[in-house]
Amino acid sequence: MSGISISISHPTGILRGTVQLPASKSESNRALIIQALSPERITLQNLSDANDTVLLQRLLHASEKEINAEDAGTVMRFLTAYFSLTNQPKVLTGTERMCHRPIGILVDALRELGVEIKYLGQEGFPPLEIKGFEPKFSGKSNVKLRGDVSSQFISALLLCAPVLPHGLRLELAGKIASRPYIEMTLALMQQFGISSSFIGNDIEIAPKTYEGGTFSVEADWSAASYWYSLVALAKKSEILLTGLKENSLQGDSKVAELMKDFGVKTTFLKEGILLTKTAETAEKIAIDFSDIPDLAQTFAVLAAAKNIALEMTGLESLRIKETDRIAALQTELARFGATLMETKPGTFLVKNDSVLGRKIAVQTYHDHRMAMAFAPLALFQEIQIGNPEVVKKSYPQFWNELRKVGFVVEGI
Ligand SMILES: O=C(O)C1=C[C@@H](OP(=O)(O)O)[C@@H](O)[C@H](O)C1
Ligand SMILES: C=C(OP(=O)(O)O)C(=O)O
Repeated sequence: MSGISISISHPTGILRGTVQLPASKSESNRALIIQALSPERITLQNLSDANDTVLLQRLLHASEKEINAEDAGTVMRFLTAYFSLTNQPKVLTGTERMCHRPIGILVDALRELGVEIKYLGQEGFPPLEIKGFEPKFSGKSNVKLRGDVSSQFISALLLCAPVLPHGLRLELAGKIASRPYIEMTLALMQQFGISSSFIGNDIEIAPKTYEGGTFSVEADWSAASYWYSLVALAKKSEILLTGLKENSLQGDSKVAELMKDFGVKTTFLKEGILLTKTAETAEKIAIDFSDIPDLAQTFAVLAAAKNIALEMTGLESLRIKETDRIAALQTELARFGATLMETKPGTFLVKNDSVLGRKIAVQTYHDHRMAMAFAPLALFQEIQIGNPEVVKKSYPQFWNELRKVGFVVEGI
């Protein structure tokens, strides 16, 4: 394995304790854009310490022309729309991987609105140069764009829509991927006085300034998923995750319901949620991940470890995330004797044939979720994880929180 790696093990396999989650990076990054667009005072409480959020906060106010969004998808997409529609000439770039993550659908929509923007490398991908903005529409701006590639293009446009002279109407073509993230965007805009309508495939926003106010960011449900997996795989376990609410803006809160079949019970308390291991697990489960793509790795690894035949659909966007997550899962699950096989176009089956026993080294491919999804396997045996610092993208304290519940984490 190249780069540094850590070794993780757990002497007893019994987990008990209280765990601190990071705040939601998705909520934080939307709130930061709204704050930057509002003429009134907005106070944000419990912003995430994730690199994706720290980075956005810095870049929003950077005076330099060149903006480096690193590996953060929301930062790249939200800032492209923000700098464009507030008429700030900038060059936007990112990591090598970011320059292979598509952005053409957003750029086309911005051009239709009147933004002059050009590709500095390959057509359809960062780096980009924003030259200026002269609104094209004399009435309500109307843009049609594909909804099946990334919801981040849509959220990016929506967040800036109230500052357009006549508002915005988006017509989404095709299937809508990651829909709860669009709903989260609209719900957060509503908190600051912006109403919208989302009927069928059409979203409309009237022009209006964002109102001031205070917003407190909830803990991150995607990060919570790794704790569900840990609870499901431990010999005995009871874990309190603080800062999560039953009525969440985050679509990944669906994990609470989905994990029942994997043997985890969720009890909602005032301070958060209590996870307890139960004996009730299903043998065969089918999950459509179109609404919850960030949970796919958690469930793939968990199903393999629990020997549950999991049928996974709705994985299209996984190929354009921090890495090609389908390829990465296939390679790394194979080290544990498990497979992720495409049984018919778009349907993948996780199966486990042997598993566990040997000391195994997992590679992470610059993807925080690869590191965190495989970490629970350390409950069975010592495992090594390559480039453990990847977790800083969304959950910088992940390894320390594992230590708090008895994991031995060496090398970092
Ligand atoms: O808007 C957001 O905060 C996000 C949207 C999703 O991306 P896609 O819409 O590209 O699936 C998700 O995977 C990502 O982690 C965060
Ligand atoms: C896909 C992710 O993030 P982004 O697209 O914002 O880089 C993620 O956090 O899993």
